[in-house]
Amino acid sequence: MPVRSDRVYVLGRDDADGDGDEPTPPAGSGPADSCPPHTARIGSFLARDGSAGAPLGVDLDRPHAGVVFGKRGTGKSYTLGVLAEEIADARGVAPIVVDPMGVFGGLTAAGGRVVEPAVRPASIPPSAWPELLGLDPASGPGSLVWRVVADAVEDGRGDAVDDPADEPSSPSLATLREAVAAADAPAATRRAAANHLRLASSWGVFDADSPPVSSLAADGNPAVLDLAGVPDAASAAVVRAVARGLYDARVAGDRSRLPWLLVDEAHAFFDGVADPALRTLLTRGRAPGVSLVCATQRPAALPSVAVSQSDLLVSHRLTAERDVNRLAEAEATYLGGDLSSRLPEGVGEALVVDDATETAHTVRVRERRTPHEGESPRASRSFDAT
Ligand SMILES: Nc1ncnc2c1ncn2[C@@H]1O[C@H](COP(=O)(O)OP(=O)(O)OP(=O)(O)O)[C@@H](O)[C@H]1O
Repeated sequence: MPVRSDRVYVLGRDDADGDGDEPTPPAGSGPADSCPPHTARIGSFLARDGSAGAPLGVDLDRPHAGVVFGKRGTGKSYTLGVLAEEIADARGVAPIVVDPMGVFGGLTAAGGRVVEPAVRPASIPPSAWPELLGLDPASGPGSLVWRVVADAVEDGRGDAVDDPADEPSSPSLATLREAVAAADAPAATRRAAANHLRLASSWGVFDADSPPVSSLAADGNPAVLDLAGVPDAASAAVVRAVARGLYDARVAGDRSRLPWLLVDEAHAFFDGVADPALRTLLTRGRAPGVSLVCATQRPAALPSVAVSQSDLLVSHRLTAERDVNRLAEAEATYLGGDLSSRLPEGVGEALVVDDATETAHTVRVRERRTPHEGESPRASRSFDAT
């Protein structure tokens, strides 16, 4: 078969080398002279001698689900940042980055915006509020919170603003606390419910007047949701609201650009209130055009569905057997053999699995164009290092 080292090989596209023929396996090296439209050019294939081979792209024309795996320091966040840069440059798509460690601020150099996470209380369904507040839904305070949120959201339904892209109005946490105080329930139950709602106010992520989720990155420039220092439960609430909000906005036709939700440290969000919304994107997100890419250093902590639904798999080095086993769940026969020995050693190097063409290749992710802020601190570079 001829070697087409001049072509960008596109992951996630049936016609992977974009020439209208059967896909050609990448090999060898050589300059790239063509990049099909709607392609994220994320790196190049790694030749056996360690040199850069044919350029590698990821399809941005259609929605996808993907995972980026790798143990600490192997380049996951960096790879997610490269993908965000490429999505920012492409037409018709928009990257929204969930940034739990505060390392994606450099995307402002690509026109991005670091967004203070703020979501409307009504974006969390009433049934999820007890769990969000750490209350048993069957307990007095848990069921009171559930009922109060349900009533307040129902009351606000009629207030939907004229703008069709807007979301229905939301009660504030103060309104919810007032409703709890006025509820027909024992004083101890009301007190416990109010205390939990007060705690949620202290997280600082709930704002009844926050802009609708559908407006995030609506212009195509990256939106970075900076969750560094935000409590886990609050971060989960933000991810749920954003994931579900993007899905609903596309279903309702309120967003023209196809959103790509890029979630770093994704394992943390499959264990709480964000889980159902992320699963919705994995299983049903592609129909309305929402892509989800989950990056994690702990693949074993992701549900199986994250791998089984992903048509783009990028794995940097993994060593723990349970993590390699999760990757093996891709059930790709072409992955066979000793998977851990196929994972490349070098930082920024990865094995990519392409479901569309049923192939797996070793690649090197390109360098970032914007600053990456995930550098580990080095004693030798500190001010007092003398
Ligand atoms: N493709 C690449 N090209 C050049 N340097 C890279 C590449 N990928 C990663 N690096 C370097 O490796 C460092 C670690 O990468 P990164 O922060 O993405 O690690 P990580 O796998 O996300 O680790 P952690 O789990 O600790 O966040 C980066 O700061 C960067 O210096």
